[in-house]
Amino acid sequence: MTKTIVVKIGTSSLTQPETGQLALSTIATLTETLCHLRQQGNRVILVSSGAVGVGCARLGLTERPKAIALKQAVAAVGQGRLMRIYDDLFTTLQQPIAQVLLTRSDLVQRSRYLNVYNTFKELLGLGVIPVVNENDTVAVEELKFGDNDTLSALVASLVEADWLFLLTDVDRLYSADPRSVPDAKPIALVSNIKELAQLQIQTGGQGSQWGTGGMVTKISAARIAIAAGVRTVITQGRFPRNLEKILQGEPLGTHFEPQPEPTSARKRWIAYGLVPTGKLYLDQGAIAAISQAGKSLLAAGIKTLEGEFDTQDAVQLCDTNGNEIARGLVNYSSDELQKICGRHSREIPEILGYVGADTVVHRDNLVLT
Ligand SMILES: Nc1ncnc2c1ncn2[C@@H]1O[C@H](COP(=O)(O)OP(=O)(O)O)[C@@H](O)[C@H]1O
Ligand SMILES: N[C@@H](CCC(=O)OP(=O)(O)O)C(=O)O
Repeated sequence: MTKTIVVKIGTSSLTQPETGQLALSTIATLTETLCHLRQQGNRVILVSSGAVGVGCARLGLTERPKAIALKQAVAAVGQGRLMRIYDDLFTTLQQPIAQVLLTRSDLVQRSRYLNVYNTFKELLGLGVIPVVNENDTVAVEELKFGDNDTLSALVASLVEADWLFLLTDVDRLYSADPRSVPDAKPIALVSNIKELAQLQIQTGGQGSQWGTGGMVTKISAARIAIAAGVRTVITQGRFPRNLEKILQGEPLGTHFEPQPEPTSARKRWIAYGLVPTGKLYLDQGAIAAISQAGKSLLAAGIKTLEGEFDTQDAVQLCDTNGNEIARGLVNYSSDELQKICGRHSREIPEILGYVGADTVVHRDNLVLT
């Protein structure tokens, strides 16, 4: 049966660790594998990192730049080269590809989000393999995906993919970083989000020399994807043919089972497409009401708040320690909320001088994270 498959490959798999030069055989095998999946009728999207890494190799830089302007300039050099290599390889196999460069702001605005969705739909309908990366050259710090793990999960969620493969330089997820903890235990299956919390996985630092996120961003990417009903697999990028083996049922890598009832597309956009601009700290009663009883958030349950936001902006709903429980669209601005937090709904008209909404975040606009 035809599947929609999103494959993300990290810099650590695309380049040779010693030199930073391209790992050509890996890229060629990946190309062959993706073409094969396409020939079987699947819809395929490739999310490829490497712009900064390839740009560095081209310019003879021996480490990933830290200064933003330099990184953006280097990415502009690398992205072109990367696409040229992909286009040469895919064209050799008669497979058309497309470059799709996204920034976070493309997903924040609902109309642009839907536009991106329509473009992917058309490309997949045409049998094209979109090659996606963050538009590093123009992305600004406040509106960045920051890592392609998150970007690939958002893309998989957007197109409602069946599979998301996160290809990296380890064969699977371990209980701790196997580089520093040699007896770390391999994890073959994560059946649900609760189990993920129980496993208490240690993710150490920021990943390998050229990678950005390390394992922590892969785990949060898996969370986003499984909430959208996408089966997610972390596996080794050096053996791209394993993708086909995994699709045939071989137990390679770490599998994250998709949530049986995926969150609706609109709620996924609220939770992961939008960038929250404030934080509401809730009391225990409010936390129980929204997380167990599926109720809306009322002003009475808000202890304090942080940030400046307008009506209909996205905010994080947190416990008093700042742990996020949910996200939602607010019916009041931060100025209004400062005046009414902790107060009963019937007091609101008198405090504000006008009749506002009964709820601060209506349950239709609230999603547990
Ligand atoms: N619990 C863990 N299990 C497996 N790998 C881990 C874990 N914690 C940290 N890592 C590290 O994450 C690295 C992969 O992340 P990263 O370098 O960002 O890769 P990529 O470029 O593929 O995105 C691995 O090389 C590994 O050392
Ligand atoms: N957009 C950046 C990659 C960001 C990123 O997530 O890198 P990686 O951890 O190697 O997947 C680039 O193309 O260099």
